[in-house]
Amino acid sequence: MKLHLSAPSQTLIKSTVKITGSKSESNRLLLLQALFPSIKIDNLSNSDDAEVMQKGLQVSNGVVDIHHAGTAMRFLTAYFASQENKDVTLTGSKRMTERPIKVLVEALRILGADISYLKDEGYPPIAIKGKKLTKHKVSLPADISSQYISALLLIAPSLENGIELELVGKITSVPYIKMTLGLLSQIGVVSSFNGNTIKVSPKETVEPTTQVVESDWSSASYFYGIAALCEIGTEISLSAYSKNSLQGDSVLKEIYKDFGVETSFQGHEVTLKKIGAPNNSTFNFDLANAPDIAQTIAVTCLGLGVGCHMTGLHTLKIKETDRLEALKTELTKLGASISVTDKTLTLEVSKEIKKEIAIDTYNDHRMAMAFAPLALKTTLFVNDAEVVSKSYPDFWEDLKNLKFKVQTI
Ligand SMILES: O=C(O)C1=C[C@@H](OP(=O)(O)O)[C@@H](O)[C@H](O)C1
Ligand SMILES: C=C(OP(=O)(O)O)C(=O)O
Repeated sequence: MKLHLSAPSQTLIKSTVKITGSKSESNRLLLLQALFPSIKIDNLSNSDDAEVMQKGLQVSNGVVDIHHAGTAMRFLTAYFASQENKDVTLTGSKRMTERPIKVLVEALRILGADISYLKDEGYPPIAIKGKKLTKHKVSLPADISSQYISALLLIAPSLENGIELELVGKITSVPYIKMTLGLLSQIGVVSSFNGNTIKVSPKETVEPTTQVVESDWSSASYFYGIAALCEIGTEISLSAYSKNSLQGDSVLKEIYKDFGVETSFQGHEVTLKKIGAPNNSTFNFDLANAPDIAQTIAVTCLGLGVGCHMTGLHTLKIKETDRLEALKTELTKLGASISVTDKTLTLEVSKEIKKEIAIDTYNDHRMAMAFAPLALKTTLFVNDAEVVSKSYPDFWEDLKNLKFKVQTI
């Protein structure tokens, strides 16, 4: 599906959007629910990634295809490895077979798992014969993806001695690890995270509880992008959010202040208000703690005509696509001057944005959604726009409700 996007006739927007539950929280809670059926989940994400996770958890034998879902791939690897009597092949999209899983497989093998590679060493597809995991101490690199660590932490309460992880190297995407520990705590599991050591205690049962998933802050980023590019006075309210989020991407509240967007809370509604111009002409951001909002911020900067230098982007090359290369290619098409390394991105100040450019999305939901706010500054096409369903299936409908012109070509 190819879309043509243009701005609403009024670029002073007053609107409210209800956003689906966080996919990160949802996929963690789904796994915990499979281990502890007394857990009920409210405001579950309606994303493809949560759907494949739910389906995957129901399989005992045969092939599980998790498509593009990184969390489902990593979390289910740990889950199946620890479930006696389950025997599955875990696979995904072509891109998923290029996303590394060796660190997690090796850690699980040390705990006693039986996992083998069916194609390339270190990558899906993998065959998993579930076993009782008897060991509990493992040391693993922490600088490639936090999802390996979260996967181990999620199964930890079901292991007879819990888990003790020693994290080696600079820990990346730390808020996602803290989110995992936060959810474990909410269901009564005891853990500690001191320096580079994480310990989780075993737990046999969990008291009946309903866990409410906060809406997705990464999805909220696109509305921050829109608010930043709209007229002063624009107000977009999003629900359902809380001030004390487990999601690291809630750092958007601070980042977008610099772009003239103020955030306030009324109960579970968060309101983004455009109150002024950016407070600088170039910006520096370290996004090692919030890698998923890098694309949104880069596009916002182009739209505002400001420059930025982003660091901490070393995980972007192994996500749904190589996001650094994808950003470079697409922003260049729009007339930007941009350079990237393996872990940084620099966008120069540029005042003109080309019109009617077709943005390629590389099977990456965030490429489609990050560029959409730019319709406030130019007209553009988005190729393969259906990719948004990985995290936010209603995205284009919600954009139409803000009166953007979204036309299928
Ligand atoms: O644990 C999670 O839910 C996630 C962790 C992050 O991955 P990395 O730790 O690989 O950066 C993030 O990019 C991804 O979208 C979701
Ligand atoms: C990187 C992402 O997801 P995953 O790693 O779970 O595929 C994302 O949603 O931006």
